[in-house]
Amino acid sequence: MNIAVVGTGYVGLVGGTCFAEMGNQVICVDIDESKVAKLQSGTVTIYEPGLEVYFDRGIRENRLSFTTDLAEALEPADVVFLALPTPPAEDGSADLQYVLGVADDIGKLLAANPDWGYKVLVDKSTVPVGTARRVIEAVEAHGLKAGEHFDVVSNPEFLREGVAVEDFMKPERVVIGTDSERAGEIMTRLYEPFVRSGNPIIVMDEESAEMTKYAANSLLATKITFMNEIANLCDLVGADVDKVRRGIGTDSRIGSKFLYAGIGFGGSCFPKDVQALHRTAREEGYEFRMLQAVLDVNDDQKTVLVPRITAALGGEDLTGKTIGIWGLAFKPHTDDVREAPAHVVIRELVARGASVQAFDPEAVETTQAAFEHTPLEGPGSLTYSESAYAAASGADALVVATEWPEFRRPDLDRVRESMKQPLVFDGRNVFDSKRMAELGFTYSSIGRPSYEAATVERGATA
Ligand SMILES: NC(=O)C1=CN([C@@H]2O[C@H](COP(=O)(O)OP(=O)(O)OC[C@H]3O[C@@H](n4cnc5c(N)ncnc54)[C@H](O)[C@@H]3O)[C@@H](O)[C@H]2O)C=CC1
Ligand SMILES: O=C(O)[C@H]1O[C@H](OP(=O)(O)OP(=O)(O)OC[C@H]2O[C@@H](n3ccc(=O)[nH]c3=O)[C@H](O)[C@@H]2O)[C@H](O)[C@@H](O)[C@@H]1O
Repeated sequence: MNIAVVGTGYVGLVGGTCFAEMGNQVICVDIDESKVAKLQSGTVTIYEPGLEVYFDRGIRENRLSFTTDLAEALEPADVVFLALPTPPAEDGSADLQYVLGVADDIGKLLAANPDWGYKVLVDKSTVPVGTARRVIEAVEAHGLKAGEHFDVVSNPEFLREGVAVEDFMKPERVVIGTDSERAGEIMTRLYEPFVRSGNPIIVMDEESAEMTKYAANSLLATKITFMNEIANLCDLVGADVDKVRRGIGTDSRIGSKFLYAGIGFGGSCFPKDVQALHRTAREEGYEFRMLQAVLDVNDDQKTVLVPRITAALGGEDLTGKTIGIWGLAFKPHTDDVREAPAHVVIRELVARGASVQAFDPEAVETTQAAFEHTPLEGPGSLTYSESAYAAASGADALVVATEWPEFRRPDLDRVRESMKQPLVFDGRNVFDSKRMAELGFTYSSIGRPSYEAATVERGATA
């Protein structure tokens, strides 16, 4: 099938590359000229495990190409994916300017070129209920007719960053929102090879498909937030959230996934999508109270370690204190730092005068760009370390903010010996509490008992 993908970010680039891997002919379009130049020269512009192999193959075998020219991609396409940003507007609603702007451009091009034939236009971006209708209107404004010249399908994407290729190639389900039989059939044909293991393609109306995406992300964000509140309570009553997680996760009605407490969820989607759904409800005169609570709790959760750090280091003023940070990305296996809890922690520490030294295996460049865009404020400073060990070296305290695998089994004796004080604040519960105390650390995590470093002398080998 001939496919156009408009927008080559995380979703567009992964989706376009995977469609090409499945034998389709794919042209990806982006307005960012430097991004397109890089992609054309064979450089993958995001860090996403497994993407490069398919990307290289797609280019080598001429199934995957990139352009800044929408017309070039649109002309041969049977299906046109809109994988455009839908960032939060000031009031929290999803900003549809990119999606509707491109819909308008497509309408213009299709009206001027009637010989290009019927196209299926697909909303791949996460968009509020009613957007498919607005896309239809934007295209029809150019004298075209839905059902005849084009159809619009809502096809929300459920991939997770870090495992995006795997998620795209083997989705647990594909949701196709359309009332058009013709468009539904084309979409089903396109996705059949991706669900050969028997996972369902669920066809429904556009509005339900749009709502499905927000409901999924909001429920997952709620699940995490619920566990974070349980963890906060565990801290107060002396219970261990890891044990509670295992205790409840074995109940198939609850499920064992997404029950990991930590310093809050981040990323480009959960925060904005929960906010947007809350906004949609409000526009309908309905106050979705649970969603507001999820947002509020999550905001607080990101800084839950800060008072513990200041208490351990002698007060609010952290001038002269060095703090190591392990992890900058909002989750492991990505360079994405949008809404990353690590960034919030760093802002708080720098505001209090700390010298922060941070390490992340993939997210230093994206962090530098984020702090260039919105600079850190305060008397402290941020420097980047070459390795996890370097970030811990000379530190008065170490904060684990992202659970990259390499942080799970480091040489902890080496870490302790290099630190000024053996203080570890683990925002992702990667270490065993008792073991850390045995190794000579004073260790604090989320919802699990804390132990003073008592049993091992500093500098001794455990
Ligand atoms: N990042 C993720 O893991 C997921 C994102 N989504 C949704 O997918 C949508 C896209 O998200 P991301 O890929 O993360 O965004 P992104 O910001 O990484 O990429 C968007 C791309 O669109 C390009 N663009 C903007 N205006 C354009 C125009 N007029 N013509 C052509 N290209 C244009 C930008 O230059 C950028 O490369 C959002 O609605 C998001 O909520 C859904 C599931 C997963
Ligand atoms: O709409 C989207 O963009 C995507 O949002 C999430 O994917 P993603 O944001 O890439 O990452 P997740 O693995 O869901 O993690 C999100 C955040 O929740 C946190 N999290 C996750 C799981 C958990 O148990 N605890 C927890 O704190 C992670 O650290 C991270 O900060 C969803 O999982 C995807 O299905 C969806 O497509």
